[in-house]
Amino acid sequence: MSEFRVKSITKLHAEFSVPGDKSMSHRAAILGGLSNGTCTITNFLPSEDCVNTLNAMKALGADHEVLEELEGYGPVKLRIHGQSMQLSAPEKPIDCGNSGTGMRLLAGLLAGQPFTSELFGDASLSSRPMGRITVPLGQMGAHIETKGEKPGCAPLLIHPAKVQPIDYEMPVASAQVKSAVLLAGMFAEGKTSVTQPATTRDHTERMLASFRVSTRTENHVISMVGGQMPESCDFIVPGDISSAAFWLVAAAALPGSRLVIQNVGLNPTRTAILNVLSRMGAHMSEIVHSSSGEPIGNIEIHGCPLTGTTILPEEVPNLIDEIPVIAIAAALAQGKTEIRNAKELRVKETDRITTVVNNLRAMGGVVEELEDGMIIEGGHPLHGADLDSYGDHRIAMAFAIAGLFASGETIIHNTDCVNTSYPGFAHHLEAIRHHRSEPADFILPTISHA
Ligand SMILES: O=C(O)C1=C[C@@H](OP(=O)(O)O)[C@@H](O)[C@H](O)C1
Ligand SMILES: C=C(OP(=O)(O)O)C(=O)O
Repeated sequence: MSEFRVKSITKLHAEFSVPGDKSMSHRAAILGGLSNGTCTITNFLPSEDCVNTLNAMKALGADHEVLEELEGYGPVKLRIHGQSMQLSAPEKPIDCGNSGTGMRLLAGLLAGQPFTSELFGDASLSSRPMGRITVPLGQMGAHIETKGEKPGCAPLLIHPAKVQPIDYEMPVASAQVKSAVLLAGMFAEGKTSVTQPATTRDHTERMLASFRVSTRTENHVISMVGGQMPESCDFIVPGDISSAAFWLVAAAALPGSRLVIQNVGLNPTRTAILNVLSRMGAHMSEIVHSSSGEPIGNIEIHGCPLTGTTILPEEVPNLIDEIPVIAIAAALAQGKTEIRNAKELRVKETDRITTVVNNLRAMGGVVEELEDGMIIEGGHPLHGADLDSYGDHRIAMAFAIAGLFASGETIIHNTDCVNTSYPGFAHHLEAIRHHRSEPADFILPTISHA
């Protein structure tokens, strides 16, 4: 099992891009496979999570050809053969690995199929709540059994069913739940609508539009008429801002640094971290250079002394995956940072409130654990420590960033999990570390997909 060994850096001058967006790669595989023709997906994220979804679509009849591959990981460019909404029964249970997004979106897709299917995942995924999708999908007429040892958890056994449209008011602000209901709604006759308690990432709606499936968003209600055939199209996946977040925090917290992240997704439902880092004192500019479908651009950030901030309730869904690394920025800032309304963190790959608090305290950070978040008293010097990722990719990467600012050596054990979202992270981390004392700018090797 691999580990990261990290020491502090004094300089960060870099320009690079991060791998493709995870949320969009899942959706491109699913909608491409449902479409009425062939779709080329460029800059697909070759992570375990997304490769599992791609293989799931293959098991349902939508095969693909790999056009370019990141060796040892998976495809970065592929051609998927859409099945015009006519999927076939999988021969065996489908492995969703570690991915909540994969399992919940596929459950929505499979809810209204005329065949039986089963979705399973690893130990972490098998302990995450699935009632949030089985309840609305059940109201649509789906028959889904949760067969896990823990009630309401995977494996999911999905029986053949015909689904009806629904007007669903989501109790949690979750893009996965919204997307599961919309994907099921594609197979229902009539109008399905989902009301969200707060704005969540809108990649499903945007990607449906790229495939010429019209949806309507009014305030917090997203509606769609079922039965529309997705028209095949090609899709270029921008870099993942949730992966960029690790380097943005490293640069923000290091006065004198300059970092440019190129070709990253700048969808406003994902960029709350930029607002937070600006409020904390980082100097930043974004240039959007393409905005068809999904805005893509460059972020330039300059490090400055940071001060604590309060994360606003409406920001939480738009930076939920970035909170572990925002907690590191908070520990490095002067003053207090309050993170509340983030109870959802407790049902991610780990309970991310507890895992962040434990690891931060082990490094000398001062943090109070709340039921729905944490209060971090920044400015206490961090020291190296022996840490566990608990098998959670975001925890492994967030604490690698903390190690760049700690005295002594920080060892993070159990880091293979980073491959669920950021293949090549270790390579980027090494490049940052080895150039730490070089005066000139350098080009961080990108994970080239060209
Ligand atoms: O829809 C998506 O692609 C995602 C939605 C979020 O989860 P929730 O929908 O549970 O908030 C996020 O944490 C996850 O990494 C990806
Ligand atoms: C929570 C995450 O993903 P998922 O829900 O897809 O497992 C994540 O990537 O941080």
